[in-house]
Parts: sequence; C-alpha cells; structure tokens
Amino acid sequence: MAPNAHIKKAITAMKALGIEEAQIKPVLKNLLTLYDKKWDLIAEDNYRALADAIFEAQETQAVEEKKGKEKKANDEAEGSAAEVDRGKRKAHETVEDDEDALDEPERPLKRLRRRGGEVVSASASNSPSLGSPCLNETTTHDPVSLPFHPIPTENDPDAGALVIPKGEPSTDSLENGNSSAPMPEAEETNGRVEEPHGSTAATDDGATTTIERASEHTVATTPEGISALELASSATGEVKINLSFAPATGGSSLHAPSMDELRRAMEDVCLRQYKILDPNFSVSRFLNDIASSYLELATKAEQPANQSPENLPSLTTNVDVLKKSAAAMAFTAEGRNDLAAKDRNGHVRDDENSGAGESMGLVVVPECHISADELRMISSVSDITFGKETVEIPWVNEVNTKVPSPFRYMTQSLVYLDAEVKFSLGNIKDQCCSSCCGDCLSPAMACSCATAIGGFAYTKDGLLQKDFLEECISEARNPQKQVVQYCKECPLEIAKNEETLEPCKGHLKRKAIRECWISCGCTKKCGNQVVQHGLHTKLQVFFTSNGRGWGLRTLEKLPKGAFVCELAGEILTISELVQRSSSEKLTSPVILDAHWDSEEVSGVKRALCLDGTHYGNISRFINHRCVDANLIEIPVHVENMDLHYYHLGLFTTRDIEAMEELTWDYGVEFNDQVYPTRPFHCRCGSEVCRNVKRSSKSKKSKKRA
Ligand SMILES: C[S@@+](CC[C@H](N)C(=O)[O-])C[C@H]1O[C@@H](n2cnc3c(N)ncnc32)[C@H](O)[C@@H]1O
Repeated sequence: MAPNAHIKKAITAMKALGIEEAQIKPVLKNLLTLYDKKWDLIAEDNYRALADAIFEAQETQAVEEKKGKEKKANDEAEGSAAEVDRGKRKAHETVEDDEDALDEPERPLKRLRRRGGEVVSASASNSPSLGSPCLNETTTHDPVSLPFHPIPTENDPDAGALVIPKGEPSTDSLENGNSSAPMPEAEETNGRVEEPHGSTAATDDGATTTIERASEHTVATTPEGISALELASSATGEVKINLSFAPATGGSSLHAPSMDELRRAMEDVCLRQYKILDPNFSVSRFLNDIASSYLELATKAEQPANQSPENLPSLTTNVDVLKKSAAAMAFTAEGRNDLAAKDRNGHVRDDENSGAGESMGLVVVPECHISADELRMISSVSDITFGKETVEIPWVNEVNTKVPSPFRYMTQSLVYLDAEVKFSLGNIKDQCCSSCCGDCLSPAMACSCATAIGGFAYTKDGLLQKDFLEECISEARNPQKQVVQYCKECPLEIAKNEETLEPCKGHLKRKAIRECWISCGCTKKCGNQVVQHGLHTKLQVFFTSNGRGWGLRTLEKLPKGAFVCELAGEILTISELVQRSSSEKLTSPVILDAHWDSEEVSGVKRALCLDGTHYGNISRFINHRCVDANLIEIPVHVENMDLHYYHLGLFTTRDIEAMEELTWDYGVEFNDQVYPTRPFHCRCGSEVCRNVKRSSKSKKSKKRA
C-alpha cells in the first residue's frame, strides 16, 4: 500500500473513535519511528497501538498541565508529598482533584482494552470490581482489567518490556512535556506518574530506559471510570496492587467485607464464570501473579542477559483491606519477604516491623487459604474421577450455580470397617477353569467355565447375552417372577430394631454373572472379563432441571446390554448402615441381597451393603427411575462365588441415545417409613412411578435399602 493510503486509513480509523486529525498526526509520526514503519503492526487490532499512544499523549499532557498548576500554586514540599503513593489518594479523589479533573482536556473515548482478543472500549462497560456488589455480566471475561501489554514473542522479544527504543530521546514526555512521545508500556493507561524525579537509565547498547523511575514510584492504572486498578512498584521490588471502586450504591451503609468473604465470592465467580479449574487457583495467588508479572516486565530491561528468573524477587502476598474507606479495597503484594512479618500461623502481622504499616494504614487480614475440600471440589471440575478411571468424566451445571458436594472417588468398593469380605487364593482355586488360555469366549475354546455355570453372560462384543438380559429385566420388573428368600432372623430387621423384631421383608435371589479372574488361565482380553475392567463409556455429570439434583448422562450412543459402570462404595455391614443412617442422610445405600440366613452367610458381619455417599464411583450420581429405568443392576461374581459379597454391574436395558440421562431402579418403596435412606419425593417421570401409585403397589416387591 502507498504510504499515503496507510496514513489515510489510520486517520480514518482514529476519527471513527472521535479523535481529531490534529491529535493523530504527531503521534502517528512517532509511532512510525518506533515501529520502524511496520504498518502491519500499527494497523493490528484496528490501530490499537495508535489509539493507545494518542490517549497516552493526551493523558500525559493532562498530567503535565496539572503539575504546572500545582507548581504555580506553590509549595514544593506539599507537591512531592502528594506524589509518593498514588494508591493512598486514589480511593476517593479530593474535591480539589475533582475540580482539577474538570480542567483536563476532554477525552473522546476511554482507553481501549483487550477483552478475549477483541478490542473494546472501556467505556462500553463498567470495570469489574473485586468484591463489588454490582459485579455484572459484562465482567465475564475480564476479572481484573489490566493495562494491555504486548506479549514478548520470538519475533519481538522486547514487546511488553519497559524500554524506550534506541534513538528515542532519553527523557520522555513526562519530563519534557513532549506529549507526542510514545509512553513506555508500564505507563500505558492514564500515565499519571506522580514522581517526577525518577531518572532515566542507559542500557549497555546506549538505549535509554525509564526503568528506575518506573520502578521507583510508577503507577500503572486502568482507565478511569467507576473502578480503577493500580499497580505501583518501588526500586526495592515491592509491587502494590490497588483496586478502587465507587459502587453505584454509594453511601455509608457499605461495609468492608472480610477477606474470607471476598475470597469465597471471587473464587465462586472464577469457578462459575471463568471456569478457572486449577486446584492451585486462589485469589491471593492470582494477585501475586499480577504483581510478579508486573515486576518481571518492569525489570526486564535492567536484567543482564544471563539473569535467570529464579533471581527475580520472590513475592509473598499480603492481603489488606483498606481501613479508611469502605468503598476501597487494596491488595498488596510485597516484593520482599521481609516486608511482611508473619505470625505462627503464617498470617501476615501488621506491626511496625512488618512493613505492612507502610500500606496506607491498612488492616491486615490473614492470607487466603482454600480448604482441602474446596480444593478437591474445584479440581474435580474437569474430571470428577480425578483421573482414576480410564475415561475422564466432566460435570456441567447449566441450571444453577451449584457445584457437586465433595466426595472421594474410588473405582472399586472397599470395606469400611467391620464387613467380612475375604478373597483368598485358597477360596477361589476351584471356581474357574485353570486350563483355559486366551479368550474364553472364542468358539475354539472349549472352556469348561461355560458349561459349569450355564454359559457365559457376555457376547463376543462385550454385551450381555440377549436372553440373559431379558430374564434379568423381567425378574426385576415383575414381582411375580421374582424368587424371594426370607430369613428367620433378618440382619436388616435386627439392625433396625432388635427389641421388636419385624419379620424379614425378603431378599431377592437374582441371576448373576460370573466373570473369569486370576484363577482362570485366560488372558486379560478374555471376553468374560468385563465389569472387572472398569468403565469405558463417555459420561457426564449434569444438574437435572426438575429437582433431582445431579444426574449422570451418556455422551455417546449405547447399545442394549452394554456395561456402564459398577455400583461402588464403602462396604458396610447392615448394622453399620443403620447406625450411619441414623446420624446422617445417606443418599443411595444398596443392600447386597443374599442368603443371609444360610450357613454360608450367617453372621452380622456378612450381611452387607454399599454406601457411595462419601466414597464411591460415578454411580453415586445416577438417579432413580421407577420400573422402566434404562439401566439394570446385575450381581457379578469376580473374585469368588460367595453369596454375601459380589459386585453390582449396571447394564443398559435398551439402546440409549447420546445425552440421555442414565437411571436405575433403586428398588425403593416410597411408603416404607423405616427405609434407612434419605426419603425423597420421586420425580422420575415414569408412567409407572411407584411414588404416585404407591397405595396400589405391592410391598412385597424386591427389597433393597
Ligand atoms: C444416588 S443420589 C443420585 C444423585 C443425586 N441426584 C445428587 O444430586 O447427588 C440419590 C439421591 O438423588 C435424588 N434422587 C434420585 N432419583 C430421584 C428421583 N427420581 N426423584 C427425586 N429425587 C431423586 C434423591 O435425593 C436421592 O436421595
């Protein structure tokens, strides 16, 4: 493009922002030198660099004019005192400041800021405020509005550094009033540097920098507006972050929230809105990082080439609440550890030795800590299994702001305390065919296991044999087809109430799957090993929209008879279950129905159930559906053929579409008052919902806890 065409385009773009031509040209001239006439860089982001430079020039001019007035008005001492720390005076501008501000030249638009890659006008939305009660939607992608700095790249390693390029005058606009000189990056924004005595420094190659002055008392701020974020650094490496806001509500009724309140609110926002999922995320660390990055940028030009990042000052965060004003919050990230004294608990003390006293008479509150539970909860967002399953299972909540309550994920059931579950080689050696090899399901394999238990339950595709599945479904849905066994002295009834012993309500004798295991000579690829290899389906935990809390859905199509997951949890004895459910609400314990009265099983420690409330696998999110659920639980013997302990595998009862919710019939009777689980009003939506038709339902149906 011809040079004139470039200039024309640039001027047109700036005019569109309401900037007059007279203001554009001198700045553009300087920018061309600065960018070595690289128009593509200048034109980037709709001439963002040019717009920024113009605003900076205007701001610098305003600052200079203001300073001139102050000088005239007198009193050098007062003038320099006012310059020391911009943070001290920013929260509430004095009346005098307001009057001064009126004298400032009108700016066509506030500074352009970067928002997720777009260039937007800061005037288009309020700056977000940490802890501000009026945090709104417009803050979504920009939790803390920072001045934009070009990011160093391979092509432009100096982008973002606090360097005035070679050939530029060593004194910049702030000192000589040359308002058209480009501002160093750290002073981008409104550029109100109030410490005029910072000196410039020459680098080895003769280029001059504003490092010393900038690092002495530089304040970088966001555009003025309702809120402002300021960063200030000193030569000692101390970086202060100061966020001021003037909430629309105003007035003296405001109270400064505690840092804990603020932290929780912020972390909630981060989790919900910005999906910051890193378990290490904390607000204080985030602020620390801002300070750290600022310092790194601010000191970059000074560093000898061989200076490693480890030598940069290490920062500790000292979170303060501004005492003076309820409508101002200040966060200070100290550049030196010794500035902040800590008490025995690691909390920052505000004593005279701590250096915190320098921070505008601030009240010091403890450093932010995130509890282990919160950490667990936050970190579980992307994969609720914590990488324990072979597939990741994310969770989403498109309904409200709730997050899943913390629990410990485990892929396999584990004994809580007293349950008697023993697996021993001695116990299993005769259960499976030791002469097998390869895949027991292969037709060439004349495996004796197949005949021993009436054939395998699985097809070669890893699905349940049709007939077997149909029988299981029929058994579960038709009480008349169920084989129910009754104990003389039912462990469940004993545990519920030993004094007035109720008769046994019956336990289902169900069809079961028997899988090959260690004692069998087959390989891991044997088709008769399914449940023991864990879940492989792409699943998602989601919040249901009809009051059933969280639910589980499949993200992929599933054929009928497919294994989805096991019901895993703590293995409790029935007495442990009853004890536990008397003191807390259990959500889904499952009784392992068995021949409890038989010789094999007898003994209270062998009457077992599973509780996934605190420790469990993904099945703890599966909701109940009466009768026609799309999953069915089937007993699976893996390690032994004991009647009192087995796995419960959940298999599909029909083809299931992607995104369909997965449900299984808990087997609950909604009118059972002594049911040892949290009662709930069933919202399964099934036409045959037992909660609706409970009066006409037989109580003699299958019985689980
Ligand atoms: C195993 S949990 C299932 C996950 C649970 N929705 C959650 O939010 O964690 C069982 C609990 O879910 C709720 N629930 C499950 N199925 C339900 C249904 N059909 N109607 C209403 N609530 C149900 C009940 O509160 C029940 O105690």
